[in-house]
Amino acid sequence: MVDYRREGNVAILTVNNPPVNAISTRVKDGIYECISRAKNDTKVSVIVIHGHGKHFIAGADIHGFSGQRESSKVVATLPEVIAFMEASNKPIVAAIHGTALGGGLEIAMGCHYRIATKSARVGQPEVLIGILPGAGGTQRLPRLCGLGPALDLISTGRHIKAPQALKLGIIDKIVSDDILKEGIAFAKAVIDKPLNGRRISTLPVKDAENAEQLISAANASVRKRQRGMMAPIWNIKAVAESIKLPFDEAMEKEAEYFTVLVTSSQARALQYAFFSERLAPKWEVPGVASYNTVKPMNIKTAAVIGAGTMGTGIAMALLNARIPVTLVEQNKQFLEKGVKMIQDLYAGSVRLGKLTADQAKYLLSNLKTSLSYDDLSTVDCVIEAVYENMALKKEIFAKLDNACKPSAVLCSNTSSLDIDEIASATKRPDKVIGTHFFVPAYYMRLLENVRGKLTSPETIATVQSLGVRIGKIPVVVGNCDSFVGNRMLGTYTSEAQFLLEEGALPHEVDSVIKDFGIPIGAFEVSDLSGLDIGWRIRKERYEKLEKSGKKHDPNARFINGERFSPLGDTLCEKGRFGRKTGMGWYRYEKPGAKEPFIDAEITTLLEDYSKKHNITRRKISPQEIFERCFYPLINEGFKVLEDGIATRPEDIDVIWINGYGWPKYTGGPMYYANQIGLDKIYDTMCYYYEQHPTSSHWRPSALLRDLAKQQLPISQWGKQVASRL
Ligand SMILES: CCCCCCCC/C=C\C=C\CC(=O)SCCNC(=O)CCNC(=O)[C@H](O)C(C)(C)COP(=O)(O)OP(=O)(O)OC[C@H]1O[C@@H](n2cnc3c(N)ncnc32)[C@H](O)[C@@H]1OP(=O)(O)O
Repeated sequence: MVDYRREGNVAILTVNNPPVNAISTRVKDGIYECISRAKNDTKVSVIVIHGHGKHFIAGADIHGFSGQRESSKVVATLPEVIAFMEASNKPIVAAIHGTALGGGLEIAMGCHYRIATKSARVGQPEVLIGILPGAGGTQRLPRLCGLGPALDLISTGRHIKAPQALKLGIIDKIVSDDILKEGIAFAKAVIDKPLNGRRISTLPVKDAENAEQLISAANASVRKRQRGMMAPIWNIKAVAESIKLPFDEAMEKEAEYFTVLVTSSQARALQYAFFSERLAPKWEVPGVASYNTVKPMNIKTAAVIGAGTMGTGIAMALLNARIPVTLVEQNKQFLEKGVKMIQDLYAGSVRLGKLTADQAKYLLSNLKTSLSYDDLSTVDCVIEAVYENMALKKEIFAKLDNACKPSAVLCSNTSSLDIDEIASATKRPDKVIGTHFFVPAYYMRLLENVRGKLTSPETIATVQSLGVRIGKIPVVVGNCDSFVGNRMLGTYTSEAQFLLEEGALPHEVDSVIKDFGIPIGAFEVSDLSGLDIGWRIRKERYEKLEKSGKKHDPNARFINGERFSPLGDTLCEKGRFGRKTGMGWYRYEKPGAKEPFIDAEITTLLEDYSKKHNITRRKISPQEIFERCFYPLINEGFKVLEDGIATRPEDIDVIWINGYGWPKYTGGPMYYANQIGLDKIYDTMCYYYEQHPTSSHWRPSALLRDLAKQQLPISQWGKQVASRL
């Protein structure tokens, strides 16, 4: 795990624990033993520590925080090992490449010097997995780079690149990519330099005089940006101790706060989410194929059909990954509007310093435009992103099938439509797949890849690998109405509207949702995306119903015996489309304004509605609102597993965290359900089903019932699901 060798008077410690040199107990023990050996070796004058492979050290092994910890051969804890390194009379140089994160940066700060390659990144991302830097990071970083930057890095968990780390004083020098050679050369040059000023724990905290202001600004930022998370607060509290207490006493506080966090349910949930996100690309369709049995096709060029918000966002996601894109529209005006949208967004990135003008120019140089499918004969992959209309999508896919080479993969960015029906318009259904992006597509990390009945494993592998390449978290799901995310969402939005019928007001429902940690309420989000979108889809459904001989009554509260709320349609008929018209479930100062106000007109509309339908309005408790919004959603997650639409609970959680703003610190709806207790969820579902028998989303899932009895850990649910399919 840690190799020791000597080159002349330089001891070289190589940490070797693939894939990221995480600090396991054996790595920690290995570092301690090698440092002891170097200290005792009279031929050694200086020590270099570096990492084998792609990273220096990416932090403590996250498995160790909740799982079984290996027993240690040496008694010293990581903070003690680092103190031992810092106390060494022989200089120690950290030679950093790849990343030095978490415990990795803490080890580097226990060294007397830090050098790094230009592309190296450093950071204290512990907060993102619900803990804090427990090996002196909260105390050494403010001494090294100042209180303000340390508070920022530790409370947000963001990584910074070597040039910024150099500016902040976290590293001493940027060197060439031959990191070991550079480390040895640097070490030789510092052999005789005094170490006194190099032991970070002995230095004063920089910016201490501004502590009060910096700490209150950090807390204010956490309240705004990381609402509901306990780790950022404790991280700030730990850093603040560096101002109040001598180093050793502050270290005791750090250990105390670390224990609070590491045993918290938020930390466990965030660590579960960390591994779930890394599991998602490793798709598996039980009995069919999996990521390690199939090779993806290499996508060198792509096309996007439709230059609206979605299409341009997808084009940018591809361009950002250096994939040349042909953007296709039906007329010049739409095409020009789309290109302008892309140009403006890149110009914005340049203004914000996220891109240089040259980078933006290069990305745009990979964008071609066309009004004809004839220009798509050589592309490897096409992503259709026109509005949700089956007839239109089928027409496009038939044309693409004729225009594109036989090996090209044809993707539809549908959020709800039947992939098999879309594929039926082609002679290559094996190459057709759904790629459901989320708005804005260049930013949102989720990519829901929907396999049809005939989609080939190679096509699944290709879009999964493309997803990773463009920086997304790709999740494979099966084909059903609205797939995983929107199918579960449907239960939540329906129930939110039923609550309005029975006595709640939009802001009351939204505040329960936001208190739980979802950043935006159900009605706020409906106003933001526009009520007319759902209305258009529903009108298509009503037309279909009418064609099948069933008359649709606009006031009907039931469709095919299933409870339904016409409230959304009523609002649309009044021109209340949401923010864009200045009124929806809320009122806005003017069309396009962002701040929602409670609207007395809506309150009256709801009261009249309830009266008309003989519903006695009542005060609905926050607990009931919570259960009625979230329990059917969770139950639908179990039904999705039961139907084989998702194969693992982790995938559902990744979808909800990354596509719908579910608070990561609860792990996602499936993990959260397990925390609440599946038996409790099941019993509550049964209770409400009795009260609302005309809402099938209250029918408890059989899988939920069985898992509630079995009490299996969540990691075993996937296997249980596979065995039932
Ligand atoms: C009495 C009281 C005493 C108190 C004692 C306190 C003692 C505590 C002391 C110290 C505590 C330190 C806390 C930490 O250090 S926590 C860890 C901090 N580090 C991180 O959070 C980094 C997480 N990793 C990443 O950000 C990325 O993985 C990155 C390193 C940037 C690489 O990214 P990428 O190239 O995209 O690769 P993947 O993310 O897919 O990762 C590749 C595989 O590596 C696994 N991995 C990554 N990091 C870790 C880790 N820290 N621990 C375990 N495993 C890790 C990841 O799961 C992938 O695995 P697989 O291929 O199987 O999917």
